[in-house]
Amino acid sequence: MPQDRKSFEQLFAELRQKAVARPEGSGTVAALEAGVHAIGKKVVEEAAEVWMAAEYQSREEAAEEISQLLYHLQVMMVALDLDLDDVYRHL
Ligand SMILES: N=c1c2ncn([C@@H]3O[C@H](COP(=O)(O)OP(=O)(O)OP(=O)(O)O)[C@@H](O)[C@H]3O)c2ncn1[C@@H]1O[C@H](COP(=O)(O)O)[C@@H](O)[C@H]1O
Repeated sequence: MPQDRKSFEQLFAELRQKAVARPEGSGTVAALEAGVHAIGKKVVEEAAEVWMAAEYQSREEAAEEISQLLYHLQVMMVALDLDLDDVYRHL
């Protein structure tokens, strides 16, 4: 669970750095090693948790689930070697 407050851009920069440095004990490195299929399953799982939290839980719980979905989407971007601009230009 994240302890420090950070922006979407800051988190993405951190994840890209982890993908290069490959530090021991990083969940991101483990996810990258597990591959796109496993990352995709986490994206779908977290998306479902966002939906359930939005319908049945508190706003705060929904916000936490959304943060986790954003994290897993960023891991997928790193796995695919996409940068933020590749995504932003479709917004
Ligand atoms: N923001 C996140 C973040 N959000 C979600 N998660 C992961 O997503 C999982 C979602 O939690 P759930 O409780 O829904 O899932 P779970 O089923 O209990 O957990 P798992 O069985 O999947 O481990 C968490 O266990 C984390 O592994 C995150 N993992 C890392 N970060 C940040 O990413 C950065 C790099 O982290 P490391 O690569 O681990 O160093 C750091 O700044 C972290 O704070």
